[in-house]
Amino acid sequence: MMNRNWTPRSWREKPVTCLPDDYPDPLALARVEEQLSHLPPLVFGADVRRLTARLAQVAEGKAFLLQGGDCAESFKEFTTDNIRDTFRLILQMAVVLTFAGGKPVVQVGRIAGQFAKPRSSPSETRDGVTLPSYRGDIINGMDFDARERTPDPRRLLMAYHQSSATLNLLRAFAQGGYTDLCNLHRWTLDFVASSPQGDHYKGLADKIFESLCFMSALSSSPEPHANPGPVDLFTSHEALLLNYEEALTRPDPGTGGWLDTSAHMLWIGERTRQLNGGHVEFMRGIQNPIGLKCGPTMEPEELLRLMDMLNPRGIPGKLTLIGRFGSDKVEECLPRLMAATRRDGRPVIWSIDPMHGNTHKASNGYKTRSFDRILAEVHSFLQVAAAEGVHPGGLHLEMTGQNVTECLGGSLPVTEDDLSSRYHTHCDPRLNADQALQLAFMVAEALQSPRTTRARAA
Ligand SMILES: O=C[C@H](O)[C@H](O)COP(=O)(O)O
Ligand SMILES: C=C(OP(=O)(O)O)C(=O)O
Repeated sequence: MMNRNWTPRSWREKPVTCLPDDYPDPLALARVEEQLSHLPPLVFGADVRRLTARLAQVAEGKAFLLQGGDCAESFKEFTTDNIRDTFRLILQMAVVLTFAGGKPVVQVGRIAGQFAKPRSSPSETRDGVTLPSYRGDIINGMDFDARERTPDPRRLLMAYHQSSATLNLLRAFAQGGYTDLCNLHRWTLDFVASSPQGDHYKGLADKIFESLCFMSALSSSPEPHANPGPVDLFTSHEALLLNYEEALTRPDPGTGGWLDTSAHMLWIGERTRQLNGGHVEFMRGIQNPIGLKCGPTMEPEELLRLMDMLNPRGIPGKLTLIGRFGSDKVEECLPRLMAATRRDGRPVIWSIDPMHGNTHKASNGYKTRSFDRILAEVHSFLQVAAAEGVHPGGLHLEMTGQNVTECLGGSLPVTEDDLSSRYHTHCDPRLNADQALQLAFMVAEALQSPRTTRARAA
């Protein structure tokens, strides 16, 4: 289905925010865009349509969305281990959530394209020297030097090739041994055994393990704990650098519409969701399922107008609303937005990003997030959803399979003094594997509690 007055380039006629306007050689950028537009798609229409269908189940309350991964992928930390560990973490969390919630979990990584970051300030000053802010490896480099911080169009090609190699690896993992659920859950049991609060989760973890082994015993395969088959792991990123997104947007022969082939799912960030802006313009024309970040300034009327632009006909699974208010604001802001979408009646998924409203500076200067506030926002989300009779459809997390020390707290608590030891993020603090698994167990418990069962049944 074609959108009237829309082309992959029509965003260029609208005001845009958070895009670099300081490429020294705009012609070089145009040449790279041209080159990208001839490269093969990274994802395919059939897979995007399968994701939309699975998200439609989430919108109906029959499944749960787990979307998570890096804050910002980087060229430097592009390793097999990093990708494998993130993949494994998503799967481990999905197993816990599936068994607790009794619903399938749709797994979507912030991976294979999450390279561009919207920044609060276009510039950064250190010791009296001011340079452009780091905007993500697809735009400029992180080192504080003038050459690195200058946008370089060749980075778009590097991001494309890294995304392609990442997808190649993810597809191999998804087909192969990493989907052995019993093995996967053994790692989760290791987490439970080593966690000081492990006793608390042991009952649930043991129950999951027993069920997995029972299923495995029922399988006709002669191998114990057989691979249950390929898993679906979809990719997503913020559609921020529209030059890149436009170049990868292609006609979809399956439907006659346009597909952004850079990822299965794309989202619009909190800083770029202006109704009349270039990002909303671009996103209204593509067929991929899309996310929309909803922060504390979002008003119900504005949200409904964005829904009119982004999913006017209410295609189920098309639109995921990702709340990111902060633990201190969610109870004030979310109910009126949920009430508005419930009254409107078009299907949407409500998901929660408990990371972006809960960032603060530690006393030693590190940008961090407290695990307690992250948990508190998730709990409030579940409670508000229950009170509004809305399915609490998903979680959106910045996390890594690595043992980083970027967020404070957790079961093996990270303190302010620990932050400097393994603070590797290129932009925002991520949950480490232990913190992310702990969160999955806590959400699992909450999904089983009577206070949230009303919304789960919705
Ligand atoms: O990930 C989100 C944003 O890019 C990030 O929070 C902005 O960070 P800043 O406020 O340090 O620019
Ligand atoms: C920038 C992000 O979030 P937000 O737009 O919600 O600030 C993000 O998810 O990377």
